[in-house]
Order: sequence, then structure tokens, then C-alpha cells
Amino acid sequence: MNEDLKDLYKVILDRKVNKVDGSYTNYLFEKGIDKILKKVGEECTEVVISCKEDNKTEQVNEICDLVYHVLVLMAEKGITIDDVSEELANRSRKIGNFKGERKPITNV
Ligand SMILES: N=c1c2ncn([C@@H]3O[C@H](COP(=O)(O)OP(=O)(O)OP(=O)(O)O)[C@@H](O)[C@H]3O)c2ncn1[C@@H]1O[C@H](COP(=O)(O)O)[C@@H](O)[C@H]1O
Repeated sequence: MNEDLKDLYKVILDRKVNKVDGSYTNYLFEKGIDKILKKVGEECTEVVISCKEDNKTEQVNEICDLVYHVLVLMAEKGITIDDVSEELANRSRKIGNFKGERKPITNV
């Protein structure tokens, strides 16, 4: 899993316990699970809408919003990046990506 994602996740975990002036993440945790779920739903919809248009910058922005809010949801639910990485690796092993049956995609 990308180290930048892990770094962001660590900041989000820190915001769960430490107050920082103007922190949007503090605000989400204070509002609680229903607010976080609502934001994830909204951001999913915004990704879908942006991908109907041909504007990569906008699509990347919306995907970043979604990734951030999913990381907040994971922190709220006690799901770690390693939990997700392990499950992805399990699936890859089952499908055979590491055994050479499918050629890995490079330059991602
Ligand atoms: N990656 C993000 C990030 N992506 C999106 N957002 C926020 O998500 C919100 C989404 O915008 P919306 O218009 O949908 O929501 P809003 O109207 O601002 O707020 P709502 O009332 O709808 O909740 C914006 O306020 C963005 O600033 C983020 N806020 C914080 N981070 C990162 O999280 C870390 C901690 O940030 P703070 O908690 O703000 O210190 C830092 O590394 C930040 O870069």
C-alpha cells in the first residue's frame, strides 16, 4: 500500500485523539459515524458524476475526496490499511496474479 496513504491514515488516527485548530477530521469524528457515512456516500456520487465528464483533474480531485473520507471511515471503524492490504493480497493469491498467470500492470 502506498506510503502516502499510510501517512495520511496516521494523521487521521492522530486527529481521532488530538484536537487541532480548524481540523476538518476532528469535526468529522465529533459529528460521528452517520456524518462520516453521509460524506462517503456524497463523495462516491461526486466521483461517479465527475467520471461522466472528460476532466481528469476533476476526477482525481473527487477520487482524493473519496479516499480521504473512506480512510476516516476506516479509522472510525478500527479498520487498518494493513487489513485492506492483506485482503487484497489474499485475493491476488487466489486469482493467481503473483503466480504469473496474469501479467502485472506496471507504471501505476
Ligand atoms: N485529504 C484531506 C481532505 N480531502 C478532503 N477534505 C475535506 O473534505 C471536505 C469536503 O468538502 P465538502 O464541500 O464536501 O464538505 P464541506 O461543505 O466542507 O463540509 P460538510 O459540512 O459537508 O461536512 C472539505 O472541507 C475538504 O477540506 C480533506 N480534509 C483533510 N484532508 C487531509 O487530512 C489531514 C488532516 O486534515 P485536518 O483534519 O483538516 O487537519 C491533512 O493531511 C489534510 O490534507
